[in-house]
Amino acid sequence: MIEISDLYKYYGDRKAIGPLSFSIEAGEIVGLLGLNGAGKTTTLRILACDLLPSAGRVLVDGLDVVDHPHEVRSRIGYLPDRPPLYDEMSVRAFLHFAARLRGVDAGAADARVAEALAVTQLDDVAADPISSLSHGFKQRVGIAQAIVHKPRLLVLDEPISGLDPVQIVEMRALLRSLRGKHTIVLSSHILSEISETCDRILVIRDGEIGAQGTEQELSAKLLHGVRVELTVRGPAAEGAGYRVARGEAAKALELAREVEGVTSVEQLTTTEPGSDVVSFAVEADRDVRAALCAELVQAGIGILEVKRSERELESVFLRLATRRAPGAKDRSAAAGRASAGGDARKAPAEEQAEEGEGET
Ligand SMILES: Nc1ncnc2c1ncn2[C@@H]1O[C@H](COP(=O)(O)OP(=O)(O)OP(=O)(O)O)[C@@H](O)[C@H]1O
Repeated sequence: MIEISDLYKYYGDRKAIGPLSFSIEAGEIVGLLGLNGAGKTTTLRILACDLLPSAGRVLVDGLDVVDHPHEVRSRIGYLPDRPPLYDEMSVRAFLHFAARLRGVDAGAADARVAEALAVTQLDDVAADPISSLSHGFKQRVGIAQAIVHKPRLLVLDEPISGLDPVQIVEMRALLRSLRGKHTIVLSSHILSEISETCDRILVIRDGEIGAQGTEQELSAKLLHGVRVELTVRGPAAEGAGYRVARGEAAKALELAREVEGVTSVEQLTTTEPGSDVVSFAVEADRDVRAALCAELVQAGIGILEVKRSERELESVFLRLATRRAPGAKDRSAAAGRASAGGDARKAPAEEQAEEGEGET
């Protein structure tokens, strides 16, 4: 669906991305993960034909974004990092406008708008002016305008950014509901957010792909193992109520130590009230969650929570996003200019004009 090879983008003298190469299969949900300034927005803007590349090739459905921008745009729904919403318009009128702009026939527009409103659960605010909506609802309008023409590919720049915890959960559910209908590329700078929604993560660092894979693959590669935190409750005793005797907590830890692949077990201080609840962290050379749970359940120990450690996720991301690969190429402007071709020599003013050219 997407083929990017040796892509470079320069802003004046400054290299923003390159050399960048990756491909995405139809139906995949792929996350671009990187720190601020890593090059996510630039990559997505080029994919969405909102910005021209300086060098390299980007194919969407076999079509080159430079040679066939109109055909590519008709296949893409794009949520920019700051969606251009018209505040004074109602949600419905704006979506109608967006549908017509993307080539939907007048006769089909109403049905498409109704569908987009339903998918994004905006029916209740369809008649409201966009200016009256919360940030979370505005993001949903941003998604609705991106899907209104039923594009095969969705390009979403930080769809979760700035949302509160409830809105994050709702946005994740919305993104998951789009699975199967579109191929999706989205960006984020938070690993735990992106790993919830995406099949595959591309880590972008200084405009290049630093690593790629699932969250598990990335953490296994970088941390040489996994860290899991478990909270358990001991087996019910006869009579009124139950308590896990000290011996039961020790038993849970002992059982965990015996699971194949486990390298260490450490008891944590639990925030749950009651002496029958015990939390512990397990380190292992592989993903032992299923085996661990089976062992504990068999011993009558109730599992209250199992999670990959947040610390682990943060640590994976920091390593991925900030570590330079050994022998990485010189990324100085001069070295980049030499390899990126003619466009890289453009002055910033020309670059600015070029950017405008791509805007829809
Ligand atoms: N219009 C521009 N003119 C000049 N430099 C730019 C422009 N847009 C981006 N850059 C630079 O290009 C690099 C990549 O920026 P980009 O916005 O693509 O990164 P990002 O990963 O999306 O970051 P963020 O998460 O902060 O949006 C950064 O160094 C940025 O300063």
